[in-house]
Amino acid sequence: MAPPAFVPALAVRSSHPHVSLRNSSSRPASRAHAARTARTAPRMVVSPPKQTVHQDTSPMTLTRYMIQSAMDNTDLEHMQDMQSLMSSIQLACKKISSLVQRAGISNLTGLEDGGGSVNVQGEEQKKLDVLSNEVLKNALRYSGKMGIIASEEEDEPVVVDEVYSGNYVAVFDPLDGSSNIDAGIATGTIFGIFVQNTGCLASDWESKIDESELTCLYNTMQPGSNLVAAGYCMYSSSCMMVLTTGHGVNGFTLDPQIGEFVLTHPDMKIPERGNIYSFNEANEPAWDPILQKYVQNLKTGQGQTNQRYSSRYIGSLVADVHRTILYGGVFGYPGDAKNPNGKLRLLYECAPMSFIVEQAGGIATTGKDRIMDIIPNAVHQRMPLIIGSKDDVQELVDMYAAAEE
Ligand SMILES: O=P(O)(O)OC[C@H]1O[C@](O)(COP(=O)(O)O)[C@@H](O)[C@@H]1O
Repeated sequence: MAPPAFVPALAVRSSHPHVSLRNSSSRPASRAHAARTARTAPRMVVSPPKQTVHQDTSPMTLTRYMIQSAMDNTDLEHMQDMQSLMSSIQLACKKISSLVQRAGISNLTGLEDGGGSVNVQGEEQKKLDVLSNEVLKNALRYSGKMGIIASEEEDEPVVVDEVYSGNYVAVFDPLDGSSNIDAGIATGTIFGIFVQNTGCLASDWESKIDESELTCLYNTMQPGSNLVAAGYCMYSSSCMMVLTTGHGVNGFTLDPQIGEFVLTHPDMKIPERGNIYSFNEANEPAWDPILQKYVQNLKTGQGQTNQRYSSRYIGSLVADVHRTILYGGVFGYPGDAKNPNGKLRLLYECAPMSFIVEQAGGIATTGKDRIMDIIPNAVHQRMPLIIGSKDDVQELVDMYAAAEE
């Protein structure tokens, strides 16, 4: 039955619960009326959407990806070993990710021993620096593939005990950007894998250290170009593992629902040119004039693109380079008058990140030399790093070269 034509409010008692009588002054009536309506009104039943949500029944997890890579590339040396190595490394990163996420809840923020614990580089160790180091060290030890492990948090390279020993060398920074950890800002784990060398070191070492130390050091001090795999795991709004075994770069996101890294960024390629520069500009006054000019050009649009660049700096190498790979541009931690070799460590920060960025089509340099060609002369040696989009980094390299002519 159609609602009656509009007649003065009070006279009508409509049988349609949704017809509201405006300006009705009979308050008690309307409250009782409302109650009745509610009791009789048909209940709002939200029916589930007809179409079923697509459930990916065979996600390309990192584990599956490594198995498939090993099966598809039997000719590729090391792929079998990389498969089991990556299962150990991803387990460690999942564990570190949960420790980082719960740091505030489980009293894991702050300094180890209240600031009393300092690593060989004189840096105060965070509780999570020490814990992440143990987690990754153990995961690598029990992979049965490692012969030697070198970490930012270990004074010297560590020889893995006989029982578990293998033929690979792992170099890593267990928790990069840990100065940001207490503020919940992005941090990461960086790792690189070498094969143990069979050759021998230059003679002058012999007099200084014993045989096992000699072998240990020799196997650790390898140029980035010897890396057989490298990757980083970023702990941020999402947890991402980015990896190369020398055949391109792939990104995997940790799916908390299944606790697995799932392939989300296949075949990552860094844009040839970006519009973001990322440096700690507080150090700018101590930079060399070429670099000062280069960054000034990017700021003012007087560079090769005549475009003004924007600035981003998180202060975590992993996060700043990850953004640079996705969006393009340039990240740098250069040497300066204060720290001629900058701050970042060649073996377990610069070299692995350079392998990844080169595999994604970018460039990694000191400004003058290719990072991947440099043979370390110490485990914790620092090296200036300029890394990012090919054209952006080449622009600076050309400026240095021109200044030398
Ligand atoms: O605070 P600064 O001098 O800009 O240095 C930031 C850089 O230092 C680092 O935090 C060094 O790494 P660690 O935290 O592993 O020591 C990088 O992640 C980052 O790029």
